[in-house]
Amino acid sequence: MTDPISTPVRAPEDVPVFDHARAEAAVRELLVAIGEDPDREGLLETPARVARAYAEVTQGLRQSAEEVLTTTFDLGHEEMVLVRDIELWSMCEHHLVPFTGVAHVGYIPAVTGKITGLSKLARLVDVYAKRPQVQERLTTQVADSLMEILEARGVIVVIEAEHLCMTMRGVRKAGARTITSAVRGTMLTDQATRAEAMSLIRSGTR
Ligand SMILES: Nc1nc2c(ncn2[C@@H]2O[C@H](COP(=O)(O)OP(=O)(O)OP(=O)(O)O)[C@@H](O)[C@H]2O)c(=O)[nH]1
Ligand SMILES: [Zn+2]
Repeated sequence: MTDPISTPVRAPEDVPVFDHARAEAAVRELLVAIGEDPDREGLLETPARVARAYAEVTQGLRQSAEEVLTTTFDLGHEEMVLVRDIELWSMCEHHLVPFTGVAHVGYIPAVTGKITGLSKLARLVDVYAKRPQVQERLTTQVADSLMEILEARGVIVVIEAEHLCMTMRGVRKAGARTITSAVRGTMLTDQATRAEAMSLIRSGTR
């Protein structure tokens, strides 16, 4: 079975709709399950609020990488473009609690020099972050969509994140950071380019 989340091209009729009424009913049910009274004053608006919050933090499910990478320029720039420290907030698909950190996204444009706006790299991270995720899949989806849509010659994506499911509960190891990377194309085959990217990511230029 193909994973619908990793399929970048979707027809509009395939884009899931956020069902507010259903989400509200589910939150109300959860409040009952934990022994709360959903009809007490402080909780009356909570199902609607939580539904709105979930619509926001899962909005990537209703967006596609193609939508955000539509703005491209042919600048003839064929060298590496790298944006470091893109803040990200995602949701662990196992526990539905946040994981948060930064993404570093770099690519070597196509020989035509087709590049995208810098903000679009951050938007692309959000498309895949704002949905139930695992960090590994988030990392590969960002890398693969840049290879595919921008026809980049090489891509590197490194994500460093802290998972609240490991800090607020469970093993409770605050500060443990998970680092994942996805390296594609010439970033994989050209060791010097990859080393340059890694040193930019590690040290920064500030
Ligand atoms: N590989 C990977 N694992 C993740 C990610 N987010 C959460 N997990 C892990 O998913 C696992 C789920 O393990 P389970 O044993 O099914 O669930 P659990 O009993 O709640 O596990 P604990 O968290 O160890 O209490 C845990 O080890 C989590 O740390 C992620 O992005 N990638
Ligand atoms: Zn988790």
